[in-house]
Amino acid sequence: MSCPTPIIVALDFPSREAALDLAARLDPAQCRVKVGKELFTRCGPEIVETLQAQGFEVFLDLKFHDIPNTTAMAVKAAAELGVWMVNVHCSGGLRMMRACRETLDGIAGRRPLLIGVTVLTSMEREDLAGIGLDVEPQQQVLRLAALAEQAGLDGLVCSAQEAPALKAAQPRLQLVTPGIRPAGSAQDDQRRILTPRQALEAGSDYLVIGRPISQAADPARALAALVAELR
Ligand SMILES: O=C(O)c1cc(=O)[nH]c(=O)n1[C@@H]1O[C@H](COP(=O)(O)O)[C@@H](O)[C@H]1O
Repeated sequence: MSCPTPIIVALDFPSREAALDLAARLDPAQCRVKVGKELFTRCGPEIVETLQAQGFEVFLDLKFHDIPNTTAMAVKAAAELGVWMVNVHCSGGLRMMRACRETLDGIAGRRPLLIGVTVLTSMEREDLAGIGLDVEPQQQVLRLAALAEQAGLDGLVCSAQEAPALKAAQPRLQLVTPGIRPAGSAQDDQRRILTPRQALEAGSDYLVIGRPISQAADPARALAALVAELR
């Protein structure tokens, strides 16, 4: 069964127990889950298999960024693990993204959605200047989006702040937006943020939400409140 809500809960935890404890409070009919670098590096593919056996669709967020062959083989491994979504950095370039797409096309059965990370939501203009990019984040996001479209990716990770411009420029691409903060919650290390409702209205297809749910006193309640707010 495919989850009908746009919410993807980030399971950013240092242990299997902590991740599964939160997952046990969540309902696969209300959200998907994201396994990222911390949890995967500690637990390996088994945590993905366990979550999938519990009925969750899993976004494997390892943000692959390497030469084309290495990245394509990593994406293939993710597909064989049965994940619903996998991502690579668009800044790995057109040939890298194309190699990933072509490799997935050669896989029998359901393939994961292939998503390109544009400019991290923790970055603002001065962070881009620090890595030699003298542009506004949105300009860089639009550049990378055009490459992702050319490579045949399914969508992008970006800030919901860029969603209106992206929906206009690249209407085929699905938008996966972290940096979501319900009104009144802590910004943490995020910089380019919107509330859940603003994000959907801006054109986000999926909302990645971590700490506002995982650090809530009652995560199940926080998720239910979000689902109700978005209805
Ligand atoms: O690819 C991602 O998921 C991602 C990309 C990005 O630009 N910004 C971003 O925050 N993320 C991830 O989204 C999640 C956001 O978590 P919270 O800030 O706790 O809601 C984290 O797991 C990040 O790794």
